[in-house]
Amino acid sequence: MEVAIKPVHALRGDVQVPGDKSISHRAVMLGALAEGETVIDNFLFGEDCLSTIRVVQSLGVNVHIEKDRVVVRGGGLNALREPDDVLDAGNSGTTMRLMAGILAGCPFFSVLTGDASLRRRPMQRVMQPLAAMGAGIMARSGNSYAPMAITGGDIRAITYKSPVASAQVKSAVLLAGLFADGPTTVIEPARTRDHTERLLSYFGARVEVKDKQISVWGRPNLPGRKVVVPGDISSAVFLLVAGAAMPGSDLLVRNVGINPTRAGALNVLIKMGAVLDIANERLVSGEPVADIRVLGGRLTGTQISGDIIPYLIDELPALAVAAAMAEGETVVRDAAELRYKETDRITAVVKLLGEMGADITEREDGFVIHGGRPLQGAECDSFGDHRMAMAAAVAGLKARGITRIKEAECVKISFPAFFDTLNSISVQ
Ligand SMILES: O=C(O)C1=C[C@@H](OP(=O)(O)O)[C@@H](O)[C@H](O)C1
Ligand SMILES: C=C(OP(=O)(O)O)C(=O)O
Repeated sequence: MEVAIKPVHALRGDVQVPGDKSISHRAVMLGALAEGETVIDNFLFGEDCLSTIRVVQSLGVNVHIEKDRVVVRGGGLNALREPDDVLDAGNSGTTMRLMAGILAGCPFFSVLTGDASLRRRPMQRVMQPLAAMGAGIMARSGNSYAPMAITGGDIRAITYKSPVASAQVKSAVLLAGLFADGPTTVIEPARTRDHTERLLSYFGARVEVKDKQISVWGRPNLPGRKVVVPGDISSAVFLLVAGAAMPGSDLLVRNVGINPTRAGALNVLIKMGAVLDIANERLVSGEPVADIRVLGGRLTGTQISGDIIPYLIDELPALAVAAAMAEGETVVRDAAELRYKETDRITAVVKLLGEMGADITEREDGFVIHGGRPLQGAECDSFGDHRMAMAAAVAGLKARGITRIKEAECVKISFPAFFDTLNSISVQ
């Protein structure tokens, strides 16, 4: 599907974004490992989280959708059963890597695969620690890429010093650790999103966090719980960038998760001069949530590098668009991980904004943008990547002429109503 974006003057309104993708995945997975009923409200009905539901169902867990909520009836850690077919994680790295951790703890054979994009993403990073814990785990192309075959069970607790700042790696090891005796510890090179730790505690597991060192104790009793998922900041950021860069905008995005390990983009936007008001802060199912109002204005360039990168990794395509609309230079460094997402997001961002007339240069671990050049509408490739499609749309709102986005249906991965939401707040 091709979508055409026309320039708009401003964005105004009062909206909500769908539930957080990272937390929706984890709520289903922990619900499956808990005993009894877990009810998940504000679940993200995006393709990635639906993949997680299907995988968990294939393992014999009762999961169903009741109106707008998901109900999981778990039978505890030992209740998962050998699937009679290959498990399909679709486009979702989180599904594949976190489920690999769970399957490493289960005494049966399973195979995880995914779409062409996911089959190009590195799996060694989870296979190595899971093998060290005792799982039999093999994959295509010298243990690099899915399909990945796992024979689990008999897992031992380890202390794992992760070479990569990845919440998916950390989570895979911690989830496998649930099946071991004693504490399993992950030491991260830089802190990453902590939803797994928070949700494990919320379900009643013993978790200890000391700076970059996270431990979980195995064989917990986890009773089913009610989980209310906050709105996804990674979806909200596209609206916030567009609002911040367009004078005259006044947009309220309600119920957004502002967990500090996810909210790096808010800090960066504020540093760029965005007028953001973060109000009504509260804790929902162990996660901080707020309503965010943005007023349109002028942005200036900034530096984005170092330990903040994992706190905004998925927001970098949106922030690149903000940088193209800002005055002055923006430098993004230490973000080579972007190359291992649904597509190589460094090359993709440089191509997208370059074709729209921005002054952008590719670097090994990021890019440099000299902002302020007028953007022109173009024929844009989404590369089948939901975040690239939404970045193109936001750039198109402030470009001259029409922006056409190819394969724009991929927004259904994380924000199925993205284009409708954008239409509802656009002031022509
Ligand atoms: O744990 C998670 O839910 C995620 C972790 C990040 O990936 P990495 O762990 O590969 O950095 C992020 O990019 C992805 O969208 C979701
Ligand atoms: C990288 C992403 O997700 P995943 O790794 O789960 O495919 C994303 O949503 O931007």
